[in-house]
Amino acid sequence: MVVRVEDVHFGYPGREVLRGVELAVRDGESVALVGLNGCGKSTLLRLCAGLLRPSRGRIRLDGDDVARLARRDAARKAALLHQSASPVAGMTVRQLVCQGRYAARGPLGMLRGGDDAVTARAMADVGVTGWADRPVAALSGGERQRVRLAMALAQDTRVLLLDEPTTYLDLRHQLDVLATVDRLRRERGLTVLMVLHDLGQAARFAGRIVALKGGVVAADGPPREVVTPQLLAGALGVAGRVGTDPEGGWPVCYPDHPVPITEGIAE
Ligand SMILES: Nc1ncnc2c1ncn2[C@@H]1O[C@H](COP(=O)(O)OP(=O)(O)OP(=O)(O)O)[C@@H](O)[C@H]1O
Repeated sequence: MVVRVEDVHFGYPGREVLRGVELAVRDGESVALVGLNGCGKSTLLRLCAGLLRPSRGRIRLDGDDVARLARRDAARKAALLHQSASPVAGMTVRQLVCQGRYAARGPLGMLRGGDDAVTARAMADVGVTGWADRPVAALSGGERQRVRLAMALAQDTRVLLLDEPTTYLDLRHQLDVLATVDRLRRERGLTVLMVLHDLGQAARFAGRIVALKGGVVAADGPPREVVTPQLLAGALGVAGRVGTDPEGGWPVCYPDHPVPITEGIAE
């Protein structure tokens, strides 16, 4: 297992969020994390990246307890694409993507010989090479999102933790980014844990879907088994139908209307 989440509990002051999450992501796997706003998906990714520490339980990255790793060592194992990031005044695209090399730098923070090549490859991976000298502040929201993905890829880690990687992207670029991540996973043996709100895209691009609800994992399995009207209603609060893509074979969702959230997925 590359990522192993063992009985993880976590809360912010006055707000318990995770209450015993169990999750194991195998080497080379792609897992989509789904659930309602505020159910703790981003919190779980931040815990996996070592930016937060569980109040109980443990998260292992490659066998190491991430809470015991120095920030830089954790960043060498897993790259996190945050949901939002503060604007970076005055930086060009190349300079921002190069920030992804931070963890790989030497003790004095000096860039090494291969850093330029890794940065260039990451920009090429998401098709932003042509913007290398543009100021990040002058990019649109969707353009900036792709640059931030390049920055995460520039960390050159085996594990990618992607928090809503398709935010701000038009449909064409949503598909492009998800297909690119999947291609890189296969070609480079990456392990991907990503938060997605579109269950249809999760069903198509992830090998496994994990639904969080009430602070625990409420469903976990291959899309064809997990994506059901019961999951839509129970974990996402939406009544709808589920069909099958006639060519791809993956589940397709037809959400209809919001419904009150029930206690158990199967209810
Ligand atoms: N820094 C913080 N301080 C206090 N509460 C927080 C903080 N960050 C998140 N929360 C709360 O913790 C809960 C879980 O937040 P989290 O961002 O993990 O949810 P999420 O499932 O990723 O939601 P979304 O789908 O809206 O992105 C939410 O109720 C949120 O308001």
